[in-house]
Amino acid sequence: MSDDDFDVIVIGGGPVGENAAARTAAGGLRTALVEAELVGGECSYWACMPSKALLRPGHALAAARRVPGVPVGDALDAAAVLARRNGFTSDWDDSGQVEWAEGAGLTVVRGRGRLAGERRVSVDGRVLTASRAVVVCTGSVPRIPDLPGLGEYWTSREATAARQVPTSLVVLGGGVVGVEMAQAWARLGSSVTLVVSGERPLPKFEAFAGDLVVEGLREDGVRVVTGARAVGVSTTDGGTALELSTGETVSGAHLLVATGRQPATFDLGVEEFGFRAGEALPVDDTGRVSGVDWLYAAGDVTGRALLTHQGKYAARAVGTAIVTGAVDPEPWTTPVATADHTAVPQVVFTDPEVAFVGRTEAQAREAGLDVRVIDLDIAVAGSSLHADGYRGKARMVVDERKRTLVGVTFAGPDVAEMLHAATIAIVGEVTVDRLWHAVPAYPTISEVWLRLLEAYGL
Ligand SMILES: Cc1cc2nc3c(=O)[nH]c(=O)nc-3n(C[C@H](O)[C@H](O)[C@H](O)COP(=O)(O)OP(=O)(O)OC[C@H]3O[C@@H](n4cnc5c(N)ncnc54)[C@H](O)[C@@H]3O)c2cc1C
Ligand SMILES: NC(=O)c1ccc[n+]([C@@H]2O[C@H](COP(=O)([O-])OP(=O)(O)OC[C@H]3O[C@@H](n4cnc5c(N)ncnc54)[C@H](O)[C@@H]3O)[C@@H](O)[C@H]2O)c1
Repeated sequence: MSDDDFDVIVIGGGPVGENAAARTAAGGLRTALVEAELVGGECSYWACMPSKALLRPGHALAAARRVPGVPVGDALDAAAVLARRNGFTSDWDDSGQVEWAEGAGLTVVRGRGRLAGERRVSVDGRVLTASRAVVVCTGSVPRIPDLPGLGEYWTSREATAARQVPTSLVVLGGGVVGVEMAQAWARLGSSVTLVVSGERPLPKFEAFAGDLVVEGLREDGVRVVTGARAVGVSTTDGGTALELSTGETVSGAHLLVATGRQPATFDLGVEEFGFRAGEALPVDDTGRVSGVDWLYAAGDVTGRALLTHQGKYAARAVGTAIVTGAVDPEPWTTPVATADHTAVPQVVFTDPEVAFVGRTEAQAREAGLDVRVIDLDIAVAGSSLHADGYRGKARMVVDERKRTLVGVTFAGPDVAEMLHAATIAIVGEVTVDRLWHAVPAYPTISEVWLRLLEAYGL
């Protein structure tokens, strides 16, 4: 066996590729991890970690301000915040992650991988072979609209890695990246305008969540422009001007284009197997790519759930499926990412936070479920102690036939940690009658669970 022969080759060393590879290596398979940029991927260097590091100090300051008696300063120390962010990205140096990968038994191969025939991957001219499987975990890249005049702009990479606070910033797109980055930079002192094409940001969430986030952004001085599409861009002395469908022009020192992402299937050789560059690789629940029995994929590149935790879950399933050789395994077993269909949790790390799992009311009705929706303000002893003037809302979507939860949304300060209880209830198909016996500790924000069940009629 030569240095280029492996059992498994994983293309893409982001969080998902790392996990898939670690799983196959732990199962005794000789595994290569091919990475074109930094081992750790988008999440570690330009997404989850730096964005959360930029947001957290503003949340801590806002939380302190809501509790009289806590001494607080006037503003964040931006230099210290950016220095802490740099620490979380290891100054964009992946040697720690490479050390971890090698310690997990992986062979790290630097370079751009490309499918080069059956069970073969070329990496900058060198050809590797995989006796068992090739796993594509190449992630996603920003989707940039075709806007007349669009020249220099920020993507989430520049927005998370900026070395200085921009004096002003225009953010185009009201998805998760748009709202998180608008708040992070506003709280660090930038003058921010957020341009949203719909009625409110966060269109994939319950409407009340987007509305509460808008309130939070406006309190931080963000100008939120809704119902406006970008129609053109021009360069000004001090930066960039964005022309909107409403006739208005908004300008800032930088323009952040946050209009979504697309699967990184470019220059990957997928066409040879019947797929198109820029489109997601279709997979079954074990991660096997349709019609190619040795090819697997997981994470953003599959378009199933563009979230690190859910991609890592898919990676564990893929890794287990490859190691065990499972054929058509039962749902809810370890080689199968069954929860992707009904129980994907997500937190939007703005202040207020949005924590959502399962289906929104609209998605549940679209799926043909007979649902009942319970809405409540989060107003319990735990929330009033947590912060003066606590403002938050909760929604529980119940499948009336099974009397189980199919969706839960919390929006309010510090609701993220309440989400896992909802995920467990949905995955476990716990009935509301049994949930009644899961008593929330007093006085915590989780007491809202009791109020939701009371409002349901228990
Ligand atoms: C600003 C921002 C904030 C986010 N915050 C969160 C969050 O808080 N929580 C959360 O769950 N999710 C968050 N996400 C989403 C999260 O970053 C992604 O879901 C996650 O990174 C996907 O992991 P992945 O391994 O599939 O892809 P990636 O992290 O994109 O990694 C793919 C890797 O593959 C490499 N690669 C690509 N093509 C090749 C090739 N041909 N050869 C070799 N290597 C290749 C890339 O260099 C990269 O390292 C955020 C996203 C953004 C943009
Ligand atoms: N906290 C987190 O978990 C977190 C944080 C950031 C990103 N992410 C993930 O990363 C992925 C990418 O996030 P994103 O915010 O880039 O994408 P997104 O798809 O969530 O949002 C993009 C938004 O841009 C809007 N848009 C698209 N084209 C537009 C145009 N021409 N003009 C104006 N608006 C336009 C869309 O309507 C949409 O609301 C998401 O799936 C998200 O789940 C997760």
